[in-house]
Amino acid sequence: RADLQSEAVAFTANYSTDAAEVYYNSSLAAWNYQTGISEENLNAMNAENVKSAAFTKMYGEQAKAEFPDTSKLEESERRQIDSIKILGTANLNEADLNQYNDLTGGMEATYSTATVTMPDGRVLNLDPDLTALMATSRDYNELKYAWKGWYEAAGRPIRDDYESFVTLSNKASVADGFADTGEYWRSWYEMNGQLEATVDALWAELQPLYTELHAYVRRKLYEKYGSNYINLKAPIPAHLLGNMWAQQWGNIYDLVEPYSGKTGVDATPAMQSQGYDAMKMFKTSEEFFVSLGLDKMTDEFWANTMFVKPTDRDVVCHASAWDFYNKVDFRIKMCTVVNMEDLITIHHEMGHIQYYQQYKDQPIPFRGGANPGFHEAVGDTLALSVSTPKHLNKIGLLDEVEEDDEADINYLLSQAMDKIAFLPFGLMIDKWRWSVFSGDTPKAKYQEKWDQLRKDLQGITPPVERDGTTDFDPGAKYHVPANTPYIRYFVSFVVQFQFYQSMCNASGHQGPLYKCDFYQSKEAGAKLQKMLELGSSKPWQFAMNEITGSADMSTLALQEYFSPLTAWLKQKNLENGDTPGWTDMDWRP
Ligand SMILES: C[C@H](NC(=O)O)C(=O)O
Ligand SMILES: [Zn+2]
Repeated sequence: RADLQSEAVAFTANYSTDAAEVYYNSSLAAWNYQTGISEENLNAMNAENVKSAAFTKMYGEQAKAEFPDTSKLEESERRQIDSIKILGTANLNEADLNQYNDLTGGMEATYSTATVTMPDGRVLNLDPDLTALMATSRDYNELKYAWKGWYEAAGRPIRDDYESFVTLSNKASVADGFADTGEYWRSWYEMNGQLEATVDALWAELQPLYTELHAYVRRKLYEKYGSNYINLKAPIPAHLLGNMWAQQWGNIYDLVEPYSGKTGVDATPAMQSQGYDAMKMFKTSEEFFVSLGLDKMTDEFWANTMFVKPTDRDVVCHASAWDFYNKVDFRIKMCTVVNMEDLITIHHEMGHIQYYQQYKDQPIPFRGGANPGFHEAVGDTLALSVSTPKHLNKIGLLDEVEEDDEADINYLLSQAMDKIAFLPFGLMIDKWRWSVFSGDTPKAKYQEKWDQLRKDLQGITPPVERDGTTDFDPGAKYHVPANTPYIRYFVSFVVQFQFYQSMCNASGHQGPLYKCDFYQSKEAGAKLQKMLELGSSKPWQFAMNEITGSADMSTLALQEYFSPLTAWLKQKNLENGDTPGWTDMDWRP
């Protein structure tokens, strides 16, 4: 009926106009809190959140009253109105919403200000102190002390708050017609309840490669730390992988390097010797995007971004990218350190900014990723090209490139230490959280469920005994107190190889996939841009088809990328007499 359609067009146009201003104000208040943690800024943020909740509720209820049945509307208005009908925490009454905001703001502050006092009296924060210690220390006991200290300082204090948060979050999701918040979060993937089955199937295809990598790294750690601390048939102690959460293992590449004496794969020394600073790192990343024909950063970006950790106040250091919904104000918040890990992170965050810019003319409900995993994949896709020895050499961050199989294995292993190592971790955070939101995992089992997933999926075991009545290790991983969903990263780590493969093909790349550098390829840029500008205006399967020619998530590109390494790892583990996997489940270091 044309009149209903024209009403819907007017309604959604008004929504986008009004929402832009409301979202700008609430984003700015959240930015002010995260870049200046204080009671005053928390209250200001919560006050703005109450206003945006009132706005969301007003439009949501109007949408439900005026468009009870959207099935007859054209796709754009149908999708927008279906989205406007979801109120989220705006379903909560003022008392519950204030409690919810205090809980989430408080948990984020606890995480961002937690410190560990070392035996020598040093008081270490997470960023940059403990991050650097976990990356560079090779002292078993120093690592264990820092690991134990962090999990106690960041996780334990929020165990009770998290339970209260879950109750309120579920209350809001149930009001929207979902079983719980986990079901709400999974609905963003528009897979008719099949998201978990789909990621489980993707993991089943990749688990063999992970298990081979795990066995090879375990052998190298055995050679380093000895049989008192490493059991070749058991899970690996969690504090030895170069990362506070053992989520990515690139920082211990030096312990596992297959062939020494080859050109390095780490640009950090060159960056430091060439006097790189945060600004130079950001400009290097922007230049790559522009070389593809994509947008440069706006003036507001350079004026408002937080590049480094301030010295005069507490901030949320975990890197993030922000859209202020006015088509020009986009920002990154990051406590940048001059090293290759942060250069890659800058590409990751700038990928978010590029996506914001490419869909800035979409109506507000469509200013999001085709699915949240797509948003996480943009920057990483470009970083796959930037990381190649060929590219690093081209921009002067690697002295020479050796074209031989051994150097290639070194490179692929260093990539696997970040990309393959991550997969079970990317899966398990929301496996844990979905089970908490559904009620399958009550507070008494928070820690037990976490430890079981860490052991079964990652083959990782805590270095010290856990106490299920006080420990709350999930709370010591940013995305849990910050309430940021996580399956998006698992999805990203699969689809980024599909995007990379498509852009490499578009750039005319010949030869092994992992050698592809599509730097300056306008064809590759155009391929990506056609997907980015859609935002969430179409189901992600449509966007996937735009960029890859097929509508499905697939591990084939990732498996092709790593295929030389897969064979090498199998051969190496055979030579070492190591059986991939971990059967001594009850072993403890
Ligand atoms: C992989 C994920 N990235 C991010 O938060 O941007 C993390 O750091 O845990
Ligand atoms: Zn991200």
